[in-house]
Amino acid sequence: MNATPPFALGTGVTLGYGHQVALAASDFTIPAQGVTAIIGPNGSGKSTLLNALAGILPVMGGTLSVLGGPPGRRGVTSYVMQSPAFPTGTPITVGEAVAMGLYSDLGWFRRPRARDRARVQEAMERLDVTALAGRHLDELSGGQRQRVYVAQGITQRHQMLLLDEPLTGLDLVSMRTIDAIIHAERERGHGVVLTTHDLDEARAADWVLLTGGRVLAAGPPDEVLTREHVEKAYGLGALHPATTDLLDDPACPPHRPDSTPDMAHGNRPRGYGPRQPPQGMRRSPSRGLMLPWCGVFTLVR
Ligand SMILES: Nc1ncnc2c1ncn2[C@@H]1O[C@H](COP(=O)(O)OP(=O)(O)OP(=O)(O)O)[C@@H](O)[C@H]1O
Repeated sequence: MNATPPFALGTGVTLGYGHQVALAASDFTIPAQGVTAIIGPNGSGKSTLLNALAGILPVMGGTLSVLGGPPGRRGVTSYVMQSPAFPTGTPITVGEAVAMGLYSDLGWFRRPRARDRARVQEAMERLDVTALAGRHLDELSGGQRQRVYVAQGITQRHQMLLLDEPLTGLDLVSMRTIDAIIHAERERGHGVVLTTHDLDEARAADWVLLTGGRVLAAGPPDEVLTREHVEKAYGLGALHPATTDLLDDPACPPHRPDSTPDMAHGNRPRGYGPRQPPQGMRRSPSRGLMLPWCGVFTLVR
């Protein structure tokens, strides 16, 4: 058997802030390839888990290994955090923000070379923000900023892209643009771990973690997103009848072809590619420097 090591292996992982537990003792695996969706109610520990995977939040208990070592090692993860608010008067342009993704490689004082600048340029083109390069971040809409942050995320060297609610609040075009990046990362054999509130988005992933104060279930979407599990996470009767129909309907396969238009979800592509169990999975620290003025609260190592 091809035993590709997982991206993350958690045993009794407990996470929190101060003495307050946010994610109680949890066991889970996250594959190194494909798209993993973390879904759960507000305050259920999704972002907290991403923080720990990125190595910016130490575990309170249990063990969490990332690619066989401690979380937070340089070049392993690139983390695009949620940015609930943005400070005005931020003196940074789009081009500068994206180029900050190079700092993990270059450090603060080495000047970017031609190939580094090409990397930044390519990321800006892929996220369609080239025309915004000279604009200040605080002049952008929320969706434009989100594209800039993802451009910065893919500029930073990584094996796993961590995205906190990457599609929340985006229009169709921005959604498709970021969806395409997620597809492309997957095709390149990189992994993506994203958090979401969208059940369909979770169903389209290769692997799902369902949170509810701890990791309630982890595995392929059709094993995790069962009525029983979802009601456990969200509470009995919390589901809209249409949603429970979706969970129960065998004629509604988890994966739909990428090109299938979905009017109910703004025509954005569904499914991240052919569904296969991630390699090596069976069914069944250095801390970074946070740059809060960049809005993404970019983690530069
Ligand atoms: N910096 C912090 N300090 C103290 N408590 C925190 C902090 N960040 C999160 N928490 C708490 O940890 C718990 C889990 O929060 P977390 O942000 O991980 O939830 P979430 O599932 O990502 O929620 P949402 O869907 O609303 O983004 C919550 O009770 C929250 O109040």
